[in-house]
Amino acid sequence: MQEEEGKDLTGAFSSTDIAAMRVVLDSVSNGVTVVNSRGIVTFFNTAAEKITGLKAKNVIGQMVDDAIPNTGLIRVLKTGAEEINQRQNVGNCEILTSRAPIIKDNILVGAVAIFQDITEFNEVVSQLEDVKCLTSTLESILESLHEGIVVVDKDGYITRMNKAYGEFLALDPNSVVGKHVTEVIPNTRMHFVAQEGKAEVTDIQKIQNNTCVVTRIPIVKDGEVIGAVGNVVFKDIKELKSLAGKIRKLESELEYYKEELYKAYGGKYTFDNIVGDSEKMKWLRSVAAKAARGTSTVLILGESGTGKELFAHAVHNASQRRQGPFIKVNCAALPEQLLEAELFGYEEGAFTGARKGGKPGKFELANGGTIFLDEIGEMSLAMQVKLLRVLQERELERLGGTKTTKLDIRVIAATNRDLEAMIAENQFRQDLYYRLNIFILNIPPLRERTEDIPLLCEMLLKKINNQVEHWVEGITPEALTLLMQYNWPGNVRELENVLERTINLMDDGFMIAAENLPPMLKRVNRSKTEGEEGESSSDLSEIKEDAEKQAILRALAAAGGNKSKAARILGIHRSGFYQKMQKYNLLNS
Ligand SMILES: Nc1ncnc2c1ncn2[C@@H]1O[C@H](COP(=O)(O)OP(=O)(O)OP(=O)(O)O)[C@@H](O)[C@H]1O
Repeated sequence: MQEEEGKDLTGAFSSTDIAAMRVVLDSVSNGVTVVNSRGIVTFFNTAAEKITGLKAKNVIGQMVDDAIPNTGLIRVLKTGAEEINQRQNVGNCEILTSRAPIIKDNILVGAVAIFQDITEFNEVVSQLEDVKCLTSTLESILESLHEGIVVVDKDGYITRMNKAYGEFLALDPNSVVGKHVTEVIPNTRMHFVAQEGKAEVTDIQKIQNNTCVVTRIPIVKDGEVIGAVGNVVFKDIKELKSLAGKIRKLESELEYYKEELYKAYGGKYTFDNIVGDSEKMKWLRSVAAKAARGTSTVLILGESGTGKELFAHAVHNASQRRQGPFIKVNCAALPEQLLEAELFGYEEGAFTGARKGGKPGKFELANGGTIFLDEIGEMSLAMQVKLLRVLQERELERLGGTKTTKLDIRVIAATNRDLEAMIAENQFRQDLYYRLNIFILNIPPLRERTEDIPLLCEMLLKKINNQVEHWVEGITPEALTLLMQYNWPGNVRELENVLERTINLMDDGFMIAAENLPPMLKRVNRSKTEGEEGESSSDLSEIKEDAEKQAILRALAAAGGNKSKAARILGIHRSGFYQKMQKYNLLNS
């Protein structure tokens, strides 16, 4: 059958020729299908078998339409027209096929299809598309970089240079492609890197009088170095230096502001600054150090000038929050409304005169650190309620605000008032007192620890000598005795003021003698000596009180009746001064 059909096509050839042609057609990689004028398959080569998955023995002698799906050969027989490079799916593969009629003596005797599998080819085309896409993305990146980029092949020939590098070298980047890198970039090492495959990171290279920082990285493909890419990080090291300079300047500014902030808001004193060797002071320091370890509220009690603020600073500085802020609020210094705004802060428009943009309160400023509520006994009952709420809830809202701020603060409160007596008189809330009364530091007045006076005098003398222009050598034993006998209503602050005034009136190089001290100290002493000769101790306290009253009166006279000024002269706090005036019935005098 095959022979017979073959005759239709190949009548001009001998059977040997036909056999030879078959061998040839079987050895080509394109598939070949031949049909006779009736559409019966007469030839189906080996490649056609491979591409279609059909066997020649099953196909030959069959109607092509039945044997091979989607064939166009019947159409060619009908039209007699060629069909070139047609895409067609056969099974799982796509083929590219050309069909032609076979004409013999002007008679159509059959048709032939020659086809090839283009499935793999299609995959390659799509991969090529991906590569093209990636290449143009990389190209856009290279061109948009401010750094110079150069790429060389394995032998050091430039394959690519970006616009930035071209501008830097004053060259057209396209004109250098194909040149050896040594011809284009002075002092380059790109060709070595492309050869040796060792990266050179942040190397310094002199290019046209510019000292540049360059990085050279080998390009490796399948474990083999195929070139190198060079990157001029900064076109000129001067740029880098100026950037580094700017960073250094910013860093030092930051340090400065940090230090200033610490000075303004940090705790100034530590336990080392608290002078006193008396048993009472030693014990107090140890209790305070224990309080510092935790985060509990600390309540510091003691007369004015005993060192309450000093202890508050020391507790903060010995605590884990020492790096955080230390914010002091004097509760006696401000009227109620102002104190509220000061403590809790306010939002813009919270009240007439509220600052634009609002203002954080002291509680917010103290976040992460310590808030020191000095003179807490002077706080109004209404404010006490608000404070209690914040201490309980550990969060607050600014005045006129709606946002809640969580607080992470340690509270230290101090007062020279007798809070328990105030509670009894309904001037201080008991619940707030219980909130504050967790760690109590009760600082004794100086007159109850006179053994601290020599050490305090020594420390204060040094401090004052550094502040004033004089230099006083020390204190004579008689003067020290007088200082230890006085009852110090203004405590350490008063002692400091007395020494400062005394030193200011003395000449350089002398010791403070009894006669240099203010008369009130000597009067107490004289009275005491007289007392020792016959008077009872209750008389001594009367004498002390009298001396205190006299001192207040003298200070008021010196201050022209101005109580704040008089308090300053005596070295005691205004509120303490008021209490004393009340005690001696001087308020209405
Ligand atoms: N033990 C001490 N060692 C060294 N200095 C002290 C000591 N006690 C008090 N001072 C100094 O005395 C002055 C008053 O101390 P501080 O202000 O701490 O007292 P205070 O009890 O808080 O007074 P007030 O109740 O009037 O606010 C400060 O200059 C402080 O440095």
